[in-house]
Amino acid sequence: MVEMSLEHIRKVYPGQIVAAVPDYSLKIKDGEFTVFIGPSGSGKSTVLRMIAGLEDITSGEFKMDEKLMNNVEPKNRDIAMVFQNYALYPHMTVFDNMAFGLKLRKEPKDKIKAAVDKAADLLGLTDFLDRKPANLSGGQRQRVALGRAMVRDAKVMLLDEPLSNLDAKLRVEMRSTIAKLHQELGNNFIYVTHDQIEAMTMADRIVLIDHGVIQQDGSPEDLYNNPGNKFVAGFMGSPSMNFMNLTLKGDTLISKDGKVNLLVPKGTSKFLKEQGYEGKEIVFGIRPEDIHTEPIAKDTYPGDTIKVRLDLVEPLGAETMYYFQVDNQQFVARVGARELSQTGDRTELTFQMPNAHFFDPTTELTIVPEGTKVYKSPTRQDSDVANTKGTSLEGQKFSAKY
Ligand SMILES: Nc1ncnc2c1ncn2[C@@H]1O[C@H](COP(=O)(O)OP(=O)(O)OP(=O)(O)O)[C@@H](O)[C@H]1O
Repeated sequence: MVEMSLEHIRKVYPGQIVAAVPDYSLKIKDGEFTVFIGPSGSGKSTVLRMIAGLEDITSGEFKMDEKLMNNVEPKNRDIAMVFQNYALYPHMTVFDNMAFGLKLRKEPKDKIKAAVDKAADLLGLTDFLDRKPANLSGGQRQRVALGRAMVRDAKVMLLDEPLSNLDAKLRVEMRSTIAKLHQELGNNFIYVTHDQIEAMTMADRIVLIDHGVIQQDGSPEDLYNNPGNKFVAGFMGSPSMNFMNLTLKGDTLISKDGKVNLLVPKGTSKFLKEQGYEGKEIVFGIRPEDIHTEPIAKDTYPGDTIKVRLDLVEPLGAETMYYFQVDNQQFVARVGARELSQTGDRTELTFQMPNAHFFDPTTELTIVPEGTKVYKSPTRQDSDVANTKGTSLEGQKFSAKY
């Protein structure tokens, strides 16, 4: 069990000018299941590999229980790591693969056997201990890799996209195996993925990274329901949140061509006006599940309807996706499985306005009541350049004053 802290961690790869990770600070509590998520190239693996000791830290401090770890050898960090490609020894049996680290440490034979048997039991590998990796399925191989990390009994388990080589069904299975493993072991798990379903289902805490900068850090529900900026809102959720630019006039949001007129709930329009958005453009966001085919009773929700032509109707079994254009933006609605509309049909859809999100068009920050913690959404231009003196940490993550 260990508390971990990353303080102003910075990584510039040799020969590079732009920092892959400009300035990263994070505290990880004992026993937490933390997921690093972000688009490809956002720096997730770089941070993980610095924690593991597989990459040098250019500057900043990485501590475990207050002990500075920057220059501690990977093997002495009490950290186990599971990779995407399993990295098993092909000539060794499952037992020997799992036992390898303990044998290197010259642990007694009975202790090794007990540790491997326990891991095999937990991971459903007991019947496969004599097999070689080539004779296992992908899911079984990844279980062996997990078992090998587990027997080390390390304080921290790092997992770098461990499920990305598996098919969809196995991924679902392995998600619960990993969650169970975490519950059983109770140590810190840091899990890197670009799959937000993995993040939502397994994490105690999600750290969403873009361009090496933390965009938001919180519980899965928090990131989904209270995104701090447009990037987070668009990243979390599949299909993504729908966005369009509208102008606030009184209690309505109106598109440039006047075809979209959405009634904003009274409380919302009041606070948007208080923030100075009357007559100004706002980025309006609505999740696909907040667009309905049935009118919402106006006395229950002040919903609002728009007329659309369905460009595509995609029945997915348990639900149906409607794709359509609003104000030249592609929108998608997630509706019931048995909706009868077809591609090309004209229909009326209702936006559940109390669930809408609003963003400033310039800063892309969520427009929220004063005092709410929000995050800036930096672009590549904002991100740091290695030879620029001083870093611009202030402003990467701050409480906006509205
Ligand atoms: N060895 C390296 N040398 C130079 N640049 C690197 C090196 N490794 C990674 N980078 C760069 O650092 C940035 C972050 O990469 P990183 O692999 O950490 O991203 P990631 O979020 O894990 O991406 P992915 O999901 O695709 O694995 C990228 O711009 C990448 O090109």
